[in-house]
Amino acid sequence: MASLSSLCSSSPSLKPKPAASLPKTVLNPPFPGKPTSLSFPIRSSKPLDVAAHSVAREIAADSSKSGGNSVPGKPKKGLEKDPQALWRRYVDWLYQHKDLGLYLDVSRIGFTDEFFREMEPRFQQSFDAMEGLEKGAIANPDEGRMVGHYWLRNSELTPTPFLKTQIESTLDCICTFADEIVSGKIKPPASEAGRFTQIMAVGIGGSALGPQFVAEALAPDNPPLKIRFIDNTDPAGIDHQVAQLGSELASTLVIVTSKSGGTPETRNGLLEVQKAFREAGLDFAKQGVAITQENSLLDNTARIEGWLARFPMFDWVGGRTSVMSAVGLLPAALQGIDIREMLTGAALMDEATRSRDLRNNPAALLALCWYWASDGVGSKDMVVLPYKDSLLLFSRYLQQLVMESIGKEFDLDGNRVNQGLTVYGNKGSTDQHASNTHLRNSYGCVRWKLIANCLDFYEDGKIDLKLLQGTRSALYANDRESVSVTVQEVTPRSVGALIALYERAVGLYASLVNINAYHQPGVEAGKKAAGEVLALQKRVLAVLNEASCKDPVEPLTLEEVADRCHAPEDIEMIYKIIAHMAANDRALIADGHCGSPRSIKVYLGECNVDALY
Ligand SMILES: O=P(O)(O)OC[C@H]1O[C@H](O)[C@H](O)[C@@H](O)[C@@H]1O
Repeated sequence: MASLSSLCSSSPSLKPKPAASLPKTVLNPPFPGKPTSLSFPIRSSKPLDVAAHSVAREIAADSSKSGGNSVPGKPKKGLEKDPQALWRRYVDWLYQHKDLGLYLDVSRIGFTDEFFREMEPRFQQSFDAMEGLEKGAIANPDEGRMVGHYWLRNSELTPTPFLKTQIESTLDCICTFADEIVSGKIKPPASEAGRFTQIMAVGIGGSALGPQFVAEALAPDNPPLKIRFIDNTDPAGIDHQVAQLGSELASTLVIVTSKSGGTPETRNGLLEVQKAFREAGLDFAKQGVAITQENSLLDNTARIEGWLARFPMFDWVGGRTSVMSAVGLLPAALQGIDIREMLTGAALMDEATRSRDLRNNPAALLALCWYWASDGVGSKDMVVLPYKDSLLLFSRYLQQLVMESIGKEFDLDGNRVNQGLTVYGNKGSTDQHASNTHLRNSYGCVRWKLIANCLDFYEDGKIDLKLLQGTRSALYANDRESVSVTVQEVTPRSVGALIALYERAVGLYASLVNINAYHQPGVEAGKKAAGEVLALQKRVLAVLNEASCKDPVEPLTLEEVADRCHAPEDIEMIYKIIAHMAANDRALIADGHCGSPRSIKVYLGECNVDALY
């Protein structure tokens, strides 16, 4: 078994995948007739507006009461419809990143010049905050940690030489390990294939969504190792994944990813997979890889059981921004995706989004549009419509990145703000035939208007421009604002850039609305609630055990169980716990049946005398 430290001392050897083996998407220039050079007026930075954040909060509070539309300078009128004026707006505002071949069109968002001027100084504050974050400030005060995903793609930025070495040596280890797995130097012990052919990735949330998006977007048609995911605790779903592997379980590399190393869903997935290995007579440890924080439960398990390899997750990288750490890079490299290109794309975008010139910073422009269109309080939804099949999972990826980062009850000063941006979307064309009627016509309620965030991807005439532009025009005609992001090719570089673009937009937007983008109190509440259910389950078991040890056995009604647990207010949860135990043959129903809670009388199949005292 290669230990964390020995793994991280090896040198890079993964050769970049030749461009020819990447998905081929050679494209036409996306904007026919687009001027070759655009002049963006250079604006001098205004002095910092110290009151800006509190103004924003007042606006946000008012806006949430009134249903929005009280952003500074935002007129209560329809969008510009004159074609000539729209063309000028398009040309004036079109952002282009030449090296990345990426375009951002914000012309179909109706912000005014006045709004832009008023927001500019506030953006300067957000840029300051971002600069501090990149220099190693404790940007997540709740968890007392730095936020360093930007360092992953440019290790020169790390605040200490130790972190730089950590990043570089881990990247080297990933490349070396992937190379040795792909080449067959590291072999599965009991497979006739003579090399690993499959990856089973076990993880959830940020430990699954990034790798899933990258695999869908970039894996070649015939990757050296094919990947599948276990990202739920559904036993049937896990069985299905294992069954589909069949005899290839013997040549499956199991990558278990969990930053905390203690997430129950991931732990359940691991236990189920280990069981499948035992039943097939295979030694799991020889095929298991852990990606987790050092000394976590998962890390200790992997170390003690002698797994094939362990890779670190860093404290200063959050789950939802971890795709450029070992979490996303290891599975990507094993699928033959050029991970150094992904990092380059992200680094180029990071550089562009450090610009303090708001007009020339694509992430700031995105954040500006989100703020304008949703009144700075998330009064509208964000619909992500990718017109490339390979980007199908981008909306799912962005759901976590945006909603977990922005959806917050309190701001940084402890004021209740109930912030959030709702993200959904499938594929552009599919949505055209499914949800777009709603998007175009319905307000649902005042807070359910639309931001269509169209990701248009043109591919050598293969995508029908009429449909894409038709959606944009139809939405606009009905006063639905949209942003269009265009990349010329879906490559590791452009995917890295897209991820970096949205990461920065989220950070800047969060700073504008004065919230912590890097913690997840909602999830903590969920984990706490899960812990409380577990504690209640123990009490229910103790009460049922006591009644079941009596002679004769005393079946109890749900009310009796709740009373004896001193938890009458939790009777519904007690019913669900008992129904679950009955479904798993741990509790026996004496009277009634689970579908009629009032009729139930229940006892345990076995009395555990030892547990009585
Ligand atoms: O990587 P893990 O520690 O297993 O966490 C998995 C997920 O857990 C929670 O849901 C967090 O809110 C996510 O941000 C995280 O990605």
